[in-house]
This record gives sequence, C-alpha cells and structure tokens, in this order.
Amino acid sequence: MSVAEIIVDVPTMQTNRPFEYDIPESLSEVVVPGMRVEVPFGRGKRKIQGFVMKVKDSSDFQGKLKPITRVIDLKPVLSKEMLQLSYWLADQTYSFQISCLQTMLPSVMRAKYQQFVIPIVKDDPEVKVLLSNQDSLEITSALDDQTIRFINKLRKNNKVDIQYVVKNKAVQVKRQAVTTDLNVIQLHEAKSKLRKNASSQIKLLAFLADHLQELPIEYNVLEKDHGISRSAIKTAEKNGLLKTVEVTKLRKPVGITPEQTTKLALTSEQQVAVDEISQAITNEDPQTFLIEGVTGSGKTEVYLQTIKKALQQDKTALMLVPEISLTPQMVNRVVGRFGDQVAVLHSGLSNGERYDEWTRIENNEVKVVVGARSAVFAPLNKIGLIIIDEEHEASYKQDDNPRYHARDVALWRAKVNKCPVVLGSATPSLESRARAEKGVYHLIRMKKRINNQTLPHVQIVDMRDSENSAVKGDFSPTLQKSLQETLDNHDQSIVLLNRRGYSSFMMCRECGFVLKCPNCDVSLTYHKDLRRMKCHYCGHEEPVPNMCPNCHSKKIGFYGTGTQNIEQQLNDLFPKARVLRMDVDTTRRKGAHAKILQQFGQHKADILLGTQMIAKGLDFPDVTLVGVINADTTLSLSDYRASERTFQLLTQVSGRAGRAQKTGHVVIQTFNPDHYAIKDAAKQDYETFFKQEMYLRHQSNYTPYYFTTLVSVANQDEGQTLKQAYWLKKQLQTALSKDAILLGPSPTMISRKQNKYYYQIIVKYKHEPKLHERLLEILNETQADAKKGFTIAIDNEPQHID
Ligand SMILES: Nc1ncnc2c1ncn2[C@@H]1O[C@H](COP(=O)(O)OP(=O)(O)OP(=O)(O)O)[C@@H](O)[C@H]1O
Ligand SMILES: [Zn+2]
Ligand SMILES: [Zn+2]
Repeated sequence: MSVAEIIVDVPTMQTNRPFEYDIPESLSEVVVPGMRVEVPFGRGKRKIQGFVMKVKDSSDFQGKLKPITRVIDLKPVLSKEMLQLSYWLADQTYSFQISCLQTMLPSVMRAKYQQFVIPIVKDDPEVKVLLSNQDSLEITSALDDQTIRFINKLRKNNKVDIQYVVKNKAVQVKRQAVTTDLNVIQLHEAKSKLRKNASSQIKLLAFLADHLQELPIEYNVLEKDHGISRSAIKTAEKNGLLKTVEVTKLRKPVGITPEQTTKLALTSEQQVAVDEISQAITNEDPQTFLIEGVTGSGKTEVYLQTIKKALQQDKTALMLVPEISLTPQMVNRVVGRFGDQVAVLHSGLSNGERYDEWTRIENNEVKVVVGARSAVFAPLNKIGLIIIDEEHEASYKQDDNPRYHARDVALWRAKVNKCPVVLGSATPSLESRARAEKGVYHLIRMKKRINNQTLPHVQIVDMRDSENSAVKGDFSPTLQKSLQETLDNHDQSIVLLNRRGYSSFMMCRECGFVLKCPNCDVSLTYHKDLRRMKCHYCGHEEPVPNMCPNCHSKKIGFYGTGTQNIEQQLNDLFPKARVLRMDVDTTRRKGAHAKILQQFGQHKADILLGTQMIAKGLDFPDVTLVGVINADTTLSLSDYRASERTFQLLTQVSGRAGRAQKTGHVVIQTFNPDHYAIKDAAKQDYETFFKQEMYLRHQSNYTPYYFTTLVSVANQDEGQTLKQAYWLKKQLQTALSKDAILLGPSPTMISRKQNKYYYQIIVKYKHEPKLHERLLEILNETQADAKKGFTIAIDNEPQHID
C-alpha cells in the first residue's frame, strides 16, 4: 500500500496540515511529490485539489483512507526544494500552506487551463497508439487510470511531454512554415523542368533541396534571411512542390535582441567585489554580501561578472530587481551579456508569456533568471548566485498573503543551494546595513564612481526664503536658471515631483467637495483615459460627474499627481523644451513606461518629468541636471521609515545626474533645509545618515533594534472591530514578557476599506519566544470569527505602518 500526504485546497486553519490519502494501485507509479491531485474532501461528494507533499509506504491512521480520485498534473509542478520552502514560508508569514504553494506557481497554472500530451518521438508505435493519429491528446478527467499510467510511462521514456494551455488563449504562437514531401532528386528534377526565367522558383527549389533537414522553415525566415518571397512560395505550393504547415514557436518576451556585450575592465573596487563573491561561489559558501556602492559606481558590472562565474561552474543565477527597474535598459544589460540563456519574468508579460518563460526555466533551457519579486520562486536548479539589486526597495515585500519578503526567501534558497546572496544598493535598508555592522552580512563598499567621476554637486533651495516664496509657480529662480543652462548646453534634465500616493482625485473648486468611494474611506481616483472615477481598494467605479454633487457648481477640478500642472509650468517657462511626463496616467498602458524611457534615452526629449518611478536605476549619460520640486512630502508620512524613505529617494534621484563624462548638478527644493535626511542626501553621505537614523531608531525602539509585528483586524461594524482588537491585545499580552511594547489598537490611516473598518496593534519586541506560537493559536481560535466577517492579518516586519 502507498500513501500520499496532501495539502488540500481548503484555506482554513484546520486544514493547514497534510492529510493522508490512499494511492490506488492503478496510480501507484504515477503519484509523486510536487504533483497536484484531486481528492474527495469532507463528508459529501466534494472533490478538491491538493498538492502531494510526500509519498510513503504506510499510515498510522487506523481507519480506511480515502483514495486519490485522479491526478491533475502528470509531472510534478513543484520541486522538492519548493515543497520544503512552503513549510517555512507558511510558518514565517502566518499564511496557509496552500496559498504558499500556489504563490510559487505561475498564475496560468492557478487559473483555467487545459493540459495536452504532445509527442516528442512522433513515429513511436506506442505514441501513435496513445494519440490515435492526432497531433495531441487533451488530458481530461475522462481519461482512465490505465491511460494516465500509459502516458506517464511514455513521459518517463521521453517520448511525450505535457503542455499547459491557458483556456481560450493559445500559449503558443502559431507561425506559417514551408515543408515538402519531395526528396532531393525530385526537387532537382522539378527545378530542371522550370523555365529559365522563373528565377525565384528556381531559387526556392534549390534552397529547399539544400535545406531538407531543416524543414519546416518559417515563411518569415525565408523572406527575411533568404530573400524568398511569399508569392514564390504560393506559386510552388499551387504546383504541388511544397506545402504550408503551422509550427508553434515559443514567444520571446524580450522584443529586441540587444547587442552582445563583453566584460569591461574592472575598477579596483569592482575587482575586490567580484573576487570576494567569486570565492564564495566556488566555495559554495551561503554567505550574504551587502554591496554599499554609491550611485554610478558600477554595481551592475559586478553582478554580470559574478553571474558569469556561476555559469562557468555549471551553475545558474537568479537576479531580482524592483518591478519599476525592469526596463529595457536593465534587461538589455543582462541579455546583452548572456543572450538566450536568460529568462525574464515581470508583470508586463501576459500569462502565456510568463508560462513560456517559466517552462524554459523548468526545462533547464536557461541559466539566468531576471525578474521582480515573485521571480524568487523561479524553478532554477543548482543556483550558484542570487542577486538582489536595490535591496532597500519596499516592493520586495508582498502586501498580501502570503506577506513574504523576497530577501528572506532568497536567503532561505541560498542556504539550500549552498550559494552566496548579493544585496546591492547605494542606500541600503537600515536593517541590512545594521546586519553588516554586526558581521552577519559581509560589507563591500564601493565609494567611487566609474571614471572617477565626482558625485553631483547638490544645492539645497530653501523654499521659505522670500525670493522663492514670491515666485508664482513651483520653480525657484535657482532651478529655473539651472534648467535654462542645461537646455542651452543641449544636455538633459530630470525633474522629480515627490508624491505621497499615486492617484489623482476630483474636487469642487466652489465648495471643496471631494468625490469619495461609498464603500471605503478614500477619494476616488480619476482615470482620464476612461473618463471614469475608480476606487483602487474595492473596484467601485462611476462616471466623472459634470457638476458638483454637493453644490451643483460646474467648477470641478482634478488634483493629484500634479505632474500635469508641473508639465504646463515647464512648457510656459521653456516653450522650446521637449518634455516627457511619466506618472500613473502616462504609464497605464502596457509597455508605455519602457517606451518613455527609451525615447528619453535616445535624447528625443530635454526634460523627463515624473513621480517616484523615475528616481532609480536610470543610467543616461546626457543627464546633467536633477531637480526635486518638493523634497518634503515623504518626510511628513506618519511611518517611522519616513526619513529613511526620503533619504533614499533624494540620494537615488540625485544619483541620476553626471554619470558619464559630464559633471552632474542637483537642485533640491525644500521647506526643511536643515533636516538630516535632506542634508545627508545632498552630500550622498549614507554612512552619516545611517548613524543618525540608527540613533533615533534606538531612542524610539524601532527596527533594527526591535522586531515589529503588525496585527490588524477588520469588520463591517466599527464597534465590533474595536472590541475584537482589544481582545486581541489582551491575548497578546498574556504571551509577552514585560520587555515587549504593545501599541494600539488604533485605526489605520485609511480606516475604512470595502465597507470594513480597520484597527491595528503594533508589537515591538526583542526576544519573545512565545509570540510566534501564540499568534498561530490566535489565528486558529479566531477561525470561527471569520464567518462573522472578521479578518485578522498578521504582518511580520511590515514595510509600511499607517
Ligand atoms: N569597469 C567599468 N568601466 C567602464 N564603465 C563602466 C565600468 N563599470 C560600469 N561602467 C559603466 O558605468 C555606468 C554606471 O554603472 P551602473 O549603472 O552599474 O551603476 P550602479 O552602481 O548600478 O548605480 P545606481 O545605484 O545609481 O544604479 C554604466 O553606464 C556602466 O556601463
Ligand atoms: Zn461643490
Ligand atoms: Zn472603495
């Protein structure tokens, strides 16, 4: 008898452990860990999905185990490493294991899809029997176990493969291609019968005769690479000399193939970094490096050369970058060096494209994966190096369940794969820098820019000065002058409008009325392109009102990103300047973000104006000026990371200026010219900022001196929410020592979302061995409350507190 341990797709606390099922004799060879199966669950006839975690010979269970009904996947979709990771992840993030397992798969495999058996060895008699002369066989629940076993056997012998196809959406692009039933002699005979002046036909047949082994060849290839026209193909087809077939081709998300690059001669600082990391790769030493390298110090080249090192040792490499930095520029740098060996995963891909990339990784067709947060789950084998660029970015933490931080997952995978992790940033997170201070991470500093270029000269403009407060718009005389000079020199400028949120809202200019969501405590976002008002929390939408619902005035204004307004001011001040604007409105369309950057990179504009999304990673040699309109906005956040975020933002954006031959200049406009975050950013002085900020965190008992856990509760009834929150606090108190600090309950900044009220409790602690257990118990005990509409969320080390 064999038994499978299965995590079932019933996300409740009671089912958050494996259940045992009998593997029927007929499926005994088929069921393996990492595969999804269908099993009966509960008393009724309900069938649900589950992941096979383990297969064993016997069970301690006394009664009769229910059998697995059928297999959903014919090959494992998750490796042993991933299964192992799911235990840890569920525990760390207080989430259901089933959600963790599902998070690791590309969304295609979570959504609706079809599965097909496709032949590898077409002429094999057994394959022919299985497919009964069809091109493929769909795997449905109607197939009996015997057939499933048969498929499995052929798959193991590499005679067939299994492919997933998204419902109603072909995963593969079909292309027209040419093939022929004629052999070489027949082709030459046919050719000799042609008239002498039928040159294109002669050429085509000669070509086919020479390339018989390579058929079918795509129309496109014949046209582009060999100058054979479509009409020539059609004529030959009419005469029965060739035929057209459809071939499938995997989509390649990287549109343009970038030019091949080779390694650069390293600076001495880069060399030190490359040597140390290479050593760890060779020694299979799972240590973590923190590269603290000023903007423009050439961290990317260090990444590329260490990746190369891993590949030379027959290993693979994983590189994470923030979603917003997944621009053609970054992708091209990696693809330019490693070509076809690279898979790219980002949110701009369609589900099908994402699946294609995932398959290439899974089939060991690629050696390097570049991607945003969720790429940390890429099914790479034998990882030799993991890189996390811009490691301070908050977007590496997922906002929703499972609330994982990609850095933690990377460290876990590094241990299992015995490989180093490289965290890189010009402005490391305080946590990482503090760990380096303690010797947990190995610190590598790169203090110089490439070409010994100086860091940009930064000017702080005090907006409280009479000269500046007198100007009408948002541009101080100093910034105006600098912009004019940059235009005169034919150089480029970047102008940052520091924004808190990213949305624009509607307000009545007569009475001040703001259109809000009926379900949430937020203003509705104005979508200019769709002419609609939308709520980003609950999805509520309505048309743009043409008069104020409150006072019926027609004077309705749209406020928010403010970038449009700033753009207007730029146009008025510098009528000849070409301005590109980058904000939520101009980047909503797929690929728009990349396109704007490409245009700017080709110097088709003089000024790039944008929100936070233009602050990082950009490397344009002609940018000599960076202007920051309002440095203070992020400072006023209630979050204890407000100073850190402001320092990071200003340092990063300043770092865009003067990266190549020309010296850079930065103008920062602020109402807090004496704030240390602004002063240190102006000097690009991370170390001084770090010391000051550490001192303040120590004073107020925050990260990295204390661990932080955020517990929040939500319900439709505000009174009930508050009651539950106080109950939670009491529960926590019983598990905590007197050294722990409990804050709250307090309403969150947006206190109502989707008609639910939110209250939060913050736990700050150093060493509370009972806390983790107690939180899990609380989740368990409050399960029944979920039915009454209570939601309890636990966020370990939250990135935002509001
Ligand atoms: N050894 C080298 N020789 C010549 N040029 C180099 C060398 N290393 C890097 N560069 C160039 O220097 C520029 C800056 O490098 P890179 O973009 O990697 O900086 P960075 O450290 O990532 O900075 P940031 O944190 O601001 O993104 C790039 O244009 C890169 O091609
Ligand atoms: Zn009004
Ligand atoms: Zn809403």
